Amino acid sequence: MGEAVMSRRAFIVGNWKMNGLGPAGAEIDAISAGAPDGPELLICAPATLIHRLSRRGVAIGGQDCHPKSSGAHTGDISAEMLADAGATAVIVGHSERRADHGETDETVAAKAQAARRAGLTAIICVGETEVERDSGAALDVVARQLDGSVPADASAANTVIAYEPVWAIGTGRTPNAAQIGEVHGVIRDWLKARFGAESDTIRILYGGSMKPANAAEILAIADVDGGLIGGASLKASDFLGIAAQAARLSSP
Ligand SMILES: O=C[C@H](O)COP(=O)(O)O
Repeated sequence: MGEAVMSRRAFIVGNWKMNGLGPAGAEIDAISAGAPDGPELLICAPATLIHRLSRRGVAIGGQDCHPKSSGAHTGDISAEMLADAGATAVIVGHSERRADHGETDETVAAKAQAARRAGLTAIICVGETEVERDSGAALDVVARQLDGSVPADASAANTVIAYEPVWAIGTGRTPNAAQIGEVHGVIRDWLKARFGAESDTIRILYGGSMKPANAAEILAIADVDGGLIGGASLKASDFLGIAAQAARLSSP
């Protein structure tokens, strides 16, 4: 791959999913100690850890929020609660939420609106399944998800898009550079049409089996502005290995 310089500040986001108990604080401390200059780092931790992990030198985010700010919704957590606990961002519409909890694009858009209301950055996830990829529908699926999941009143300032092909999540498989570049290009064009010149500031993350070994190649692709990292975010050394690649590509 060429040594392209990333044009927006790289955003390297860990998604711990349903992993992490008290001792995970040591990983946050290690990330804080080893964070390279340049990229913005964020760890989206389980809700139970957000308060404990915030204010330790690494920004902490949530993994989901309810569209409403409060009310009779047993077991749910609002965007305001995440912010109150110390979160600065929240993932919405992750494919695991869409699949496990039947979340529709409309639900995802309502959650992204809630994030904005609470002053959080919304990391809105889109991505095709393997069947959709194999049938040639990937670009249409992603465009349709963007149409439905990015709220009409979204602001560029609180919006991040994550492209995560479902078939690449936790599988060790990744799309090739041309495939990633094609989808990110479509997302960039969609953002331009929706947000105009402001869209230049919106970061588009790639997620799905990103690791220190493949991060440099993926992060060098045009319109890849960072990563949404699952498994490799659980160990500080792996997460920092990816952040180091982003820092290298960010330096002119
Ligand atoms: O949110 C993160 C993604 O689902 C990627 O997970 P992974 O890096 O374990 O494939």
